Amino acid sequence: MKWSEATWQESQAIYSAIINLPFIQEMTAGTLEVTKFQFYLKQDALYLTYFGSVLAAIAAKLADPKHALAYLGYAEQAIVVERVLHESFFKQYAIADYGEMQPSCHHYCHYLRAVVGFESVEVAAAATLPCFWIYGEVGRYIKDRVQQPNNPYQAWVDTYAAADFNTSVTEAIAICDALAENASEATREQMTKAFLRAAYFEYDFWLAAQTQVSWTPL
Ligand SMILES: Cc1ncc(CN)c(N)n1
Repeated sequence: MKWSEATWQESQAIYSAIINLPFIQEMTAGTLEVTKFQFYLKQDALYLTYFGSVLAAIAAKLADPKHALAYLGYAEQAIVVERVLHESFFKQYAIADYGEMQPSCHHYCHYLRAVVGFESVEVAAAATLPCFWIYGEVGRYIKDRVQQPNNPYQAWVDTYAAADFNTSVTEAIAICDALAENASEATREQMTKAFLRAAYFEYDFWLAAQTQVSWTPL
């Protein structure tokens, strides 16, 4: 079995917890409160900047130039393409600024930075894979279930259910499998741990938006 298949199986409890979050269910129904989506968007715009720089740092460390080019493309996609979408949502939802990075986003971004700074490139690539794979799956999950013709979140859903996003997902999975194939058993285990940790952070990111978890003023 490929590393990605075994790891995806291990992540199923986290994936179903994500799908069952009220945030995802209400987005699917089109009933998600706007304030929760606004909180999510602001945090996500901040996240994407960090995510883009982590992807560029991975590209710099990858030995195979084809893999490096792919990660440079994902970095561009995160910073340019996704942020353009966010900025159009910012207008639609009357968001003036990004605001402060709140605990869940902070934890996730700094975890990714620590992994890319201090772990092997294989582990760093595995840590960024849930950002692709889970979003692709969630996008498809919601798209298949949207019933309301004018779901206010349709543009968001369309981004992550889109064919080009899914091409990146498939390609990133294949690169991680190629890295895993040439890695030691110990590195493969670290890759799996990193994937599962980042998958948990994906869960926590939506949970935090749902409950709008912010720094406690002291
Ligand atoms: C938190 C998060 N994770 C992943 C993605 C998809 N790149 C995103 N926009 N935001």
